[in-house]
Amino acid sequence: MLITRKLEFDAGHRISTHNSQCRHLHGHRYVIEITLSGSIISEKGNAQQGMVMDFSEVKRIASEVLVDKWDHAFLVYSGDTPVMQFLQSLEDHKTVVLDVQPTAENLAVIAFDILNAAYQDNYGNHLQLEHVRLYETPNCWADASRAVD
Ligand SMILES: Nc1nc2c(c(=O)[nH]1)N=C([C@H](O)[C@H](O)COP(=O)(O)OP(=O)(O)OP(=O)(O)O)CN2
Ligand SMILES: [Zn+2]
Repeated sequence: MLITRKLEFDAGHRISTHNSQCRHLHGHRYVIEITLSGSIISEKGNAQQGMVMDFSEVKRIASEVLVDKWDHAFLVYSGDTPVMQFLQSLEDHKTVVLDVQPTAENLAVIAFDILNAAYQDNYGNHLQLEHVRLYETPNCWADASRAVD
C-alpha cells in the first residue's frame, strides 16, 4: 500500500551557473509530496489501525527533519561564493548551505535522503519512504525514488 502526504514551503535560491533567469536571486513556493509504502496496521486498539501511517504523523516527521528547516530559508550552494558571503553578512539569517546547486533535482535527492532516515517502521508494517516529488513551480518538478536493489 502506498500513501502520499503533500507539504508546502517557501524558500529562496539561485542556480549560480545557470545561463538564464535562474542565476538571479528568487524564490519559490515549493511543494513536496512524500510517498511511503507499508502494510495497513491491523492491530486492534492501535490509534493507527487501518492506516499505513497517520497523515498527521507523516507531516510531523517531515516538518521536524526537513520542512521547518527549509521554510523561509535561502538554499545556497557552498560554491556560490558571492551569495555565501552576502548571506554570512546578514545577522541571524536562515540559510541552508548545500554542497550542490539547489536545483529541483538536487533538492529532491537531498530531501529523499533526509526523509528516508526519518521514517522508521514502528509497528512491523514495513513502513519505508518510497518516493519524493519536489515541485519547484506548478509546471516543474523532480522525482527521487528508492533505488531498486
Ligand atoms: N532541470 C532543471 N531546470 C531548471 C531548474 C531546475 O531546478 N532543474 N530550475 C530553474 C529555475 O530555478 C526556475 O525555478 C524555473 O523557472 P521556469 O523554468 O521559469 O519555471 P516556470 O514554471 O515558472 O516556467 P513557465 O515557463 O513560466 O511556466 C530553471 N530550470
Ligand atoms: Zn528557481
